[in-house]
Amino acid sequence: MENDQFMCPTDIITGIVFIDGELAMLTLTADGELRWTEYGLRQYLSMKKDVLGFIVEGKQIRVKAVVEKEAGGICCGQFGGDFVRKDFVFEPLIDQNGWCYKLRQYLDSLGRPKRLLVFVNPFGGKKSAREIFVKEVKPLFEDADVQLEIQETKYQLHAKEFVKSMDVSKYDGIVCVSGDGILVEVVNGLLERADWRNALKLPIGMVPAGTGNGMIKSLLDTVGLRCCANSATISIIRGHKRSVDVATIAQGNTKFFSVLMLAWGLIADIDIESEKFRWMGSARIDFYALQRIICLRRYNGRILFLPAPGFEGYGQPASCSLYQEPHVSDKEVGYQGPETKFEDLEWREMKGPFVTIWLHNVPWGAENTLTAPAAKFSDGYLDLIVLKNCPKLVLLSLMRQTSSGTHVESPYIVYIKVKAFVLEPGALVDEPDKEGIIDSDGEVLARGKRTYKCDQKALMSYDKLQVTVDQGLATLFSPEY
Ligand SMILES: Nc1ncnc2c1ncn2[C@@H]1O[C@H](COP(=O)(O)OP(=O)(O)OP(=O)(O)O)[C@@H](O)[C@H]1O
Repeated sequence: MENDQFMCPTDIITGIVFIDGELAMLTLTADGELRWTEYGLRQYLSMKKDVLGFIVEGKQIRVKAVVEKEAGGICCGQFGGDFVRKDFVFEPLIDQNGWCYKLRQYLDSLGRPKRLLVFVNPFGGKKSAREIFVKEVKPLFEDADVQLEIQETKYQLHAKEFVKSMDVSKYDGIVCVSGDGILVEVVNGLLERADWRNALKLPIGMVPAGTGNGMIKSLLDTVGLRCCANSATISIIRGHKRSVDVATIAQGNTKFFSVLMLAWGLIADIDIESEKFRWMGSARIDFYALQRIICLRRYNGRILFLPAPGFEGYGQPASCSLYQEPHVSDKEVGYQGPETKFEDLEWREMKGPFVTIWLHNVPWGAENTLTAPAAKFSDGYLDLIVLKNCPKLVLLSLMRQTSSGTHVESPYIVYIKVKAFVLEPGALVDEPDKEGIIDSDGEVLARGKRTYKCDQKALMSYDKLQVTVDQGLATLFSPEY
């Protein structure tokens, strides 16, 4: 090769090229850097971090890249983000094919996804998922030469139905341009498949386009990125993954698989009942929270938990029997929950009245709510937050503190990690014929007597339910951490 005299033995390819009409030496190094000198300045692009893909335009090669914005830049609402697209164009004097081959070979070696199933929920959040997809997400995937199969969700549970029967071998991953609701449908759909073990290896990526974007906020915030479509899509393209715990919420044989949270009491009431004020936009949550705090409800009931190491001193000793583990046989279709042998362990209990109970898998419950600052994606534990009673003014300030996560430092709050959890929900202290709502991952799991929309059927009844965790069961596309 005629450029051998310039090549370091470890370089992948090097050659003289035109850049902006000027001759320059360009090198793809073994550690994945495209290096050149332009106007006397050394320049480089990292194949792993910056380069999405490339295309051939006549004699030129256009490298599609993104570069990180200066820290402290402005993020313009849902558009904008941590990265800006930047093309780098060069024209090899010879051996264009050699350059294409080596660039392709390097990109292929990174194990990035090439075929993705994309759910777009036009209904979630501010109903802008379609626009976010077209303006922000699709162009980046095109730059990275990722093949997309796009499915707009047409009705509730559409995404769940789709993944239950799809051919998993057709995709390298699933992307949800939505809120957390579609993610939860996808996880539940995959777990209900007979081949769930294999199906669950498919990484799931999130692009924030809903009201609650807690999972993608948790993933991006952990590495200091903003929660926006741009950063989320680039994380998916780069193809890094991380596992996440999956909680099985069971009531008899009825199961729901949760990746985010379970709430009962004040938080569930605010989440679900504030729907009455949807016309107010996002202000509905603050408005209804104020209303609920002024007329504070306290619930009777009991919780039992198996504390994580270091949290054994909370609550009182108790004995607990979990639902019988289903006998795993060939006839069982789908995942049946973790195999647990918890009965003989040292359960603890707390008795009501309670203001609220929150059980969290990841730190952020929504983009502005750092519910469980110590939560880890795949530690095999859930973070339990218990509020039994507190003066209303303090409660108001605690609600405000959820945006920074400092509420968990309050003496009124018990914040611990648990391995398993049982909820025995009761009626309101002041109205014994009125019960509450249990909410998981934004969906109503159970509605008690005389609750909002109590005539609508829910998956479970307002009765004892148990929660167990399977460590790192699902896989998510994630920024590198
Ligand atoms: N075309 C549709 N019409 C009505 N509901 C839909 C449609 N597609 C999906 N859904 C439902 O929309 C719900 C919300 O989905 P998504 O995850 O996008 O947003 P979210 O942030 O969880 O909730 P929100 O609706 O408050 O924005 C899910 O329960 C899903 O089943």
